[in-house]
Amino acid sequence: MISRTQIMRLLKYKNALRRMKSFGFIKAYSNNLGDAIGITSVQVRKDFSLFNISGNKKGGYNIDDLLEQIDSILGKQISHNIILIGYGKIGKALVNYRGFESEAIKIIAAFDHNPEKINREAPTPILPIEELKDFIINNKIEVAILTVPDLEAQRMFDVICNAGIKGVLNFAPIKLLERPDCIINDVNIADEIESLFYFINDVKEAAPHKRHREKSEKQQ
Ligand SMILES: NC(=O)c1ccc[n+]([C@@H]2O[C@H](COP(=O)([O-])OP(=O)(O)OC[C@H]3O[C@@H](n4cnc5c(N)ncnc54)[C@H](O)[C@@H]3O)[C@@H](O)[C@H]2O)c1
Repeated sequence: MISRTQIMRLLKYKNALRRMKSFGFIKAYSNNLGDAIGITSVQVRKDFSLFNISGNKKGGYNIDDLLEQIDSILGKQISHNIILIGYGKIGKALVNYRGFESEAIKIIAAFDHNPEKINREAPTPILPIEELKDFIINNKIEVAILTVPDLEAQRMFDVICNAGIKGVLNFAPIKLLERPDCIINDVNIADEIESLFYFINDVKEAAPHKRHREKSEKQQ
């Protein structure tokens, strides 16, 4: 059974490989891939073997080949249609973001309870919330982004899960009550920023020791 952590690592490899490619690299090695995402080369090779990712360990892996193999594992050859609930500031930014398309992710409709926001003619139609349940069922939608205010989030979460949604990317700053039929991924930009400050301080504190260690290693 593949764990969520392993899948998350595949996504990290993919991002690192894309960065390497954009710098003009053609091949990647398990050690530089490991360095890029902060794990050991042994772990990289273990993951690749777990996912049956082939390549020449010694001569390096061809980046295009690796990306193709990772994409096929992540099922990216099929397009993922998703929906968004709450067409406010964040919702609008996500709906209008074109970058998802290269990931074969498509927000095919957004829903809002404010009649003034409804626009059936928009490239991504903004539909009334009353149509949400039938839309999920008729289009067999499995993943939704929730960008409603916190007070509405739990109610809307239950509505969409009852209609068949299996995974939710939740932007609302509340802990949704978990249920066995749906995976929740919380996005919290403030937490991410906090953690950056934490790690920056960690690096600052570690730096003098590191410098000291490097100096004594040179002297040996
Ligand atoms: N995760 C983060 O880091 C982060 C950052 C900023 C905001 N947020 C959260 O994201 C959410 C959206 O923020 P925003 O700034 O876009 O808010 P917003 O007020 O601009 O938009 C909310 C939208 O949801 C709609 N809405 C409200 N109740 C609804 C319902 N029951 N069904 C359908 N639509 C409904 C409103 O009409 C509005 O269009 C909030 O919960 C906010 O706290 C999260």
